[in-house]
Amino acid sequence: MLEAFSGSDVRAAEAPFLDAGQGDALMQRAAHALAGVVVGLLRESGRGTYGATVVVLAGSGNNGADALYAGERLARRGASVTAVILADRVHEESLRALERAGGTGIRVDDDAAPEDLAEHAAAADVVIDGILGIGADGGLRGRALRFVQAFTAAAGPRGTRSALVVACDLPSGIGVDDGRVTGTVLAADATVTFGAPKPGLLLGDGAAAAGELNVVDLGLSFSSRPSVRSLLDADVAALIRRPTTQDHKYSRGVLGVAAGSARYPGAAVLAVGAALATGIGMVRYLGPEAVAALVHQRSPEAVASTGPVSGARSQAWLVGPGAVDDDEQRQRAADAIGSGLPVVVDAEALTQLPERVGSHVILTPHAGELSWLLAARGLETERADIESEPARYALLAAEVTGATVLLKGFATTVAAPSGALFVQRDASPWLAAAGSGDTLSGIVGALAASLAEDDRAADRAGVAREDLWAVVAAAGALIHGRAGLRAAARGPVVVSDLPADIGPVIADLLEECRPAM
Ligand SMILES: NC(=O)C1=CN([C@@H]2O[C@H](COP(=O)(O)OP(=O)(O)OC[C@H]3O[C@@H](n4cnc5c(N)ncnc54)[C@H](O)[C@@H]3O)[C@@H](O)[C@H]2O)[C@@H](O)CC1
Ligand SMILES: [K+]
Repeated sequence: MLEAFSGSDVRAAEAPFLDAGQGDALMQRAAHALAGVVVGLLRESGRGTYGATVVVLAGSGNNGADALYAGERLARRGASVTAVILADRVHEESLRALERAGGTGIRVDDDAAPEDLAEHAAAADVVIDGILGIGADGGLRGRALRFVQAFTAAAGPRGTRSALVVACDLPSGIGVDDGRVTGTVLAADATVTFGAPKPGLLLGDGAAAAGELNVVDLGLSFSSRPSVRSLLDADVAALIRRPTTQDHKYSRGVLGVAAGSARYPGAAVLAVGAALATGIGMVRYLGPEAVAALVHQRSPEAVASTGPVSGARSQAWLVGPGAVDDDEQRQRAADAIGSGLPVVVDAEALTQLPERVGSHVILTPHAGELSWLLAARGLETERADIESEPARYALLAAEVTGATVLLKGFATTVAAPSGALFVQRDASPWLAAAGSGDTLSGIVGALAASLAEDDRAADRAGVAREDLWAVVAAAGALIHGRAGLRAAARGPVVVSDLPADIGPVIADLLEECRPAM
């Protein structure tokens, strides 16, 4: 699991080392790791370190010092290293170390025109961004801002430029703790972050600017809970409940699905198909006969009925997808939410939510639905506000409803009422299509049903019991995103084909977790 800690948490964790006079040792470990990543990238790109041109951008703080010491190490390996000093002050010792190793430092005055130096950087093999780290107060400004703008103009945007940009600790210009980019940012191809990821590397535009994330363990220990977490493959693999020889169809998990209506029958087909592909014992479908007939065409194993929730024994429920203008589906949604079982509440069923529920109720709104949900509780928010600060509003919604909230988007944000926050960025943009959310809710519903009676699930996931449903939702987002990536490899994603990609994704995940022979 990637666990991000705020800038102040990192400083607190670092304090005992500084008090013990080990600040320089930490810095050298950071520089060593940063240089190692640069060497690896140069090797991968077929360029090699010896003779490579490297430009170190250095600000006034320790972030600049890390970058300069990394530059020293690269110079000792035969790289031609130029440091561009973008502040009045610089960590002099690290600059001298670079110069002793054969590198050159160039100080940029506040009124200098940076174009020539920016062009030199654009032509380099690697640019190391040591302008701002966790001490950043606001975005890039002054000469650093002008330099980054001139560099971007000369080099072109990421993906087209020839110089690889490696961010030291974090890309300069992102909000350390919220990932917000209000001005200019130096988007990186890779980020080498020290001690722990910072929240801004997992959230919003900051995550997009970070490129490939490398986390360097400095042996820090944290007393606080992480601000944001992202599940990795192994976390999802550990969570998935594998069938044993003692299992039967009821013990593997039964998901009740009240989805679809005369107007939107397809949502039921998609949700049921995705749930079955995720691997459970049974799906009980509740809804109009005509919709059930369609569900059966695609998923003959689903057990269908037109009855109420009380007559359909299940371990979890999924309610809402496509269930519009249908009083019986509305009643089933309300009953499922009141059943005490884990329940995924999507789309139309969000209107059936009582004032307060528990974390076992997993809401899956998009930004528009979340805006409505908050407004219904007296909290007026524009959809655009939610889109620009998804973590903040998902947490707010979890707090006021008591539910687990999965906010859909390119990055999926999951908030637990305890304040725990998960972000998953596993999706393909090709997944932005009608019906995609129905498949996501089917996956989350199936995971919930298979884990509902599993007392060890939270331990396996490494979270507190109260946060289990948030992990389940985040795991669903990872599986859904991966299935989308698989599907997109064949061309534009057709959502009704997505269930066929879910099985192989789960097979891959479980393979990864299998002990080595
Ligand atoms: N905390 C840790 O455990 C470790 C931290 N290390 C490094 O130290 C960094 C933090 O160092 P610092 O605290 O010196 O912070 P920074 O290196 O981020 O720089 C802070 C300084 O930059 C200036 N500044 C702040 N905002 C600015 C802005 N918007 N525009 C221009 N200048 C601005 C201020 O003068 C401030 O003193 C980390 O990011 C990391 O790279 C590493 O050396 C290893 C260990
Ligand atoms: K930086």
